[in-house]
Amino acid sequence: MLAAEAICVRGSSGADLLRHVSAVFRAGQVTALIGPNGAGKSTLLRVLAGLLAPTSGSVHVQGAPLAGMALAHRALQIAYMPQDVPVFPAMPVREVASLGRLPCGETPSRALAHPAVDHALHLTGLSALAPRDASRLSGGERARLMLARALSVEAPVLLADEPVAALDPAHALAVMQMFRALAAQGRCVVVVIHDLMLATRFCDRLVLLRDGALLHALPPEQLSDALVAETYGVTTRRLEGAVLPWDLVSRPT
Ligand SMILES: Nc1ncnc2c1ncn2[C@@H]1O[C@H](COP(=O)(O)OP(=O)(O)OP(=O)(O)O)[C@@H](O)[C@H]1O
Repeated sequence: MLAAEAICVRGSSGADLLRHVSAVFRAGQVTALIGPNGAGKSTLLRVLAGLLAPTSGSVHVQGAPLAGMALAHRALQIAYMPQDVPVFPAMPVREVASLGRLPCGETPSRALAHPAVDHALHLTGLSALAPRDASRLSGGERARLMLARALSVEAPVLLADEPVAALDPAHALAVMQMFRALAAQGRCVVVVIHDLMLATRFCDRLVLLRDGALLHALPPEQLSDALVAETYGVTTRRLEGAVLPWDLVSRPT
């Protein structure tokens, strides 16, 4: 569905933000991009979304090169939820969610009337808030609205940057279950996520980045303590009956 080939990105400072990253993201799967802060996860997601042109390398979506693809066509293929969630202007929640459809070439009134917007609000648990003023939402509600905005496109590829970071446990679980359901429908879902419990429980594949390089791409059951140590520089202890199966027992030096 989505393929990154030898992606290199050089930042404005001249530093290499991504170094020859190649990865394939399949339809019907939820893939987690994991790795330490500053590893390059958001940078890679922006490259996959076509929002950042790589210094070298290429991205293909359903076999077609992303570079040079018309915006409306790209927007129909790939939905993107950014990491930064803004404070919205004073407008109804439903209208904000409908904005996701505008890059596809729809007029605002057609986008607002589209049933996909209601479905996206339903999927993110926001139906009851649809008429509310988006500028008054809580942080977690704003994050779910950003996700609803991306979902309103109903694109075959969904890229979400830390979609559950601001969510309470119930909403985080609901969102991860929703991603699984989208994958079961044949969508390709790629999420940046720091919660290894959720990543290993709900994702089909983990793509580990560190220092701008791809360390490993593997199924979640292969995420060993040694790999966690290699990736994050922490040791893990698995606790029987604990709320979280991961316990940080030492901090990176
Ligand atoms: N335009 C830029 N010029 C220079 N450096 C940049 C630029 N954009 C990002 N960076 C740096 O590139 C690195 C990777 O950033 P990125 O946002 O991709 O990390 P991340 O893995 O998503 O991190 P986090 O888990 O903290 O969100 C960081 O060190 C960041 O400071």
